[in-house]
Amino acid sequence: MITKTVEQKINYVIDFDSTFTKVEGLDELAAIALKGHKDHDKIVGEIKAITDKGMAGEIGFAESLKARVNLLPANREHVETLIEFLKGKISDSFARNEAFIRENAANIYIVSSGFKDFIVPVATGMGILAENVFANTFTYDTEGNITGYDVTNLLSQDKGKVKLLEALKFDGEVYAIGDGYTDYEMREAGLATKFFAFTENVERQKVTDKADEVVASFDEFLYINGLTRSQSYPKSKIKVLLLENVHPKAVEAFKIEGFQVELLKGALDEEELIEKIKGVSILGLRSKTNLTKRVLQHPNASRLMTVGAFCIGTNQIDLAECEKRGIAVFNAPYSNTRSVVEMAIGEMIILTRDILTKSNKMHEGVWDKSAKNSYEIRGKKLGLVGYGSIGTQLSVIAEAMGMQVYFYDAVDKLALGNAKKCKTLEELLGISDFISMHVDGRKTNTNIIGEKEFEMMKDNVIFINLSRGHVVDIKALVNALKSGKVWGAAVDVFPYEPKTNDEEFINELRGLPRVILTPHVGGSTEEAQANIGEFVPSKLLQFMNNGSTYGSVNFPELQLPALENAHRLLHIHQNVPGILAKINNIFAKYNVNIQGQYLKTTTEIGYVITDISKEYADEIIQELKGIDNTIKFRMLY
Ligand SMILES: NC(=O)C1=CN([C@@H]2O[C@H](COP(=O)(O)OP(=O)(O)OC[C@H]3O[C@@H](n4cnc5c(N)ncnc54)[C@H](O)[C@@H]3O)[C@@H](O)[C@H]2O)C=CC1
Ligand SMILES: O=C(O)C(=O)COP(=O)(O)O
Repeated sequence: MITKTVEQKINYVIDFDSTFTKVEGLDELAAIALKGHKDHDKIVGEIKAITDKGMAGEIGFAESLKARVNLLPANREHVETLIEFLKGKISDSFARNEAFIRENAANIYIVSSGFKDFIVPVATGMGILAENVFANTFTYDTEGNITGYDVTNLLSQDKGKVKLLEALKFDGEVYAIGDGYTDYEMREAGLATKFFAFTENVERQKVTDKADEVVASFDEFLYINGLTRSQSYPKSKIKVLLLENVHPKAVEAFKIEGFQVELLKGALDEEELIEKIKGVSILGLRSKTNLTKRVLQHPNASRLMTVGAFCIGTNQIDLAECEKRGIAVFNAPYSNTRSVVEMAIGEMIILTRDILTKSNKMHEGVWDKSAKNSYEIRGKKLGLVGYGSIGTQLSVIAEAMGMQVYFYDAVDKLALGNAKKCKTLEELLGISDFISMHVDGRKTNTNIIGEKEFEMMKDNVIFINLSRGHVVDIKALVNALKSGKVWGAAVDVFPYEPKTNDEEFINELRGLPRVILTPHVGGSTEEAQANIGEFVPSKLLQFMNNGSTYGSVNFPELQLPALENAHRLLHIHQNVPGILAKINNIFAKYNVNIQGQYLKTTTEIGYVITDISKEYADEIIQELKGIDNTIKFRMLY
């Protein structure tokens, strides 16, 4: 139903370099021809600089072309290599819309100041007709070396594209799409009806300033013009904001799909987040950015559809408010479990062998060989507060190292191996030589370990907190360390943590002996971060592309089949009686053929997905959106 019936013929005039393909063909040819050449970098740099000047309109095209080809020691073999290279460099959004190109091939033209020698094989591979490619051609000597180009070709001249279009005399409208000033010149001369500045690969202000529309992808061009396309809504218009330096794999995953991605190194405070969340549909954060009710209620957050916690803990996110607003939240529940466990084991050994003290002394030149204050972990009692993913994995590994494991969990958990369940926290605290915190960060866990709890512990206990900072009363820990109740401690998480690596860490634990302080790095290993960088985007993309909510921490979970030959309508509503009936009444009223329907609810919201045949009346969408208690509605195909 999105397909526009084109009353007047539209001719699509598409630029090749940095538009149809991601790169500049001539620059790449230079790089290929100069591979291994002693002046490689210098010549490539010179050619690139000339290309940029030309594209920005700073020097005339003819001058730029002549200078570049003169610098080029290329031959036919290099051109063949270039063709293969360029076939892999088709701009993602053109590659996604090959079907549109093939269906409309009669009206699609490549008009380029590049060379047919490499453009024709690449463009025809995507369905463009060879006779619709307008570009220059190289001249070669008998040995196949490029000697120059056809100087009579209009496209080798200044304003070449304008001259060519004048000569072609297109019938109907002409939509020009390109990244360069010469593409705009066709519009300036009145030969193109509209100029679309294409910014998927490069963005030049001098060009975008002149454009009728700026399009970040070919999908966006097709969307604006109501044409058949691969994405129901162009992803280049959807903003992804990734915070706290999530792994580059995550950035890549969103970029490949064509989203507009912004990555920030640090966390944001509430005010900063309110500012940055404007227009954002997908938000990625880690443990330090609080997504509060205030942020979510702000009009700037109105486009937010889904949130990824690139970590395990989700206490920093107001999950209930997200749910109420139809925002699905995902996390990576297991990807850094092992990293935390390994760190806890390492820290227990470091502390019980008093390695910190010994190492510090050695750095001061003191050789103090002695077994005093140095113990094995074997046979000692490890008390785990929280017996979830991390607690249980630590339980198994600690036991394998000969420890006796005790645990206390707020809910009834089955013991693994020979671990022993404690009925109360007090029981666990009184029995353990080592206490390691592995509860989640829910608010009610604030200060669950304070003065009273430290008092209940054995003397000389070793205390570890790798869970959340607010779980332990820091003052009480400091006192317990100073009094000798706690022999040593390892703390990775703090009630307040610096937002970026540039901020000073201020905490009363600083400077105390036998205290390992780490900057919340329990889950920060290369392995864990890479896993998270793949896992969380895969969840967010499944939700965006298909509607699946499997693994969501706040949403009705639905694992949906792939969409086949149908349109998928996703309706999120407050869970009040009768919504499904209202949805289906609308389908019945318009005689819509339902291909599949899925419903799941929580006490708060309902999520109905309906796959329908592609032919239906536009009014249906408005009516579905208009149902009382609708929170969010979207459509996929
Ligand atoms: N330092 C770091 O870099 C990392 C820290 N973490 C933190 O570790 C926490 C635990 O992770 P997982 O084991 O994967 O979570 P989980 O949800 O599998 O386990 C948490 C367990 O704690 C229990 N619990 C909650 N409150 C309790 C209380 N007051 N008393 C006793 N038990 C209680 C729960 O019932 C649950 O069994 C995360 O929520 C996160 O805050 C997680 C990964 C890395
Ligand atoms: O996974 C968690 O919950 C963590 O605490 C790790 O947080 P981070 O991603 O290092 O900010």
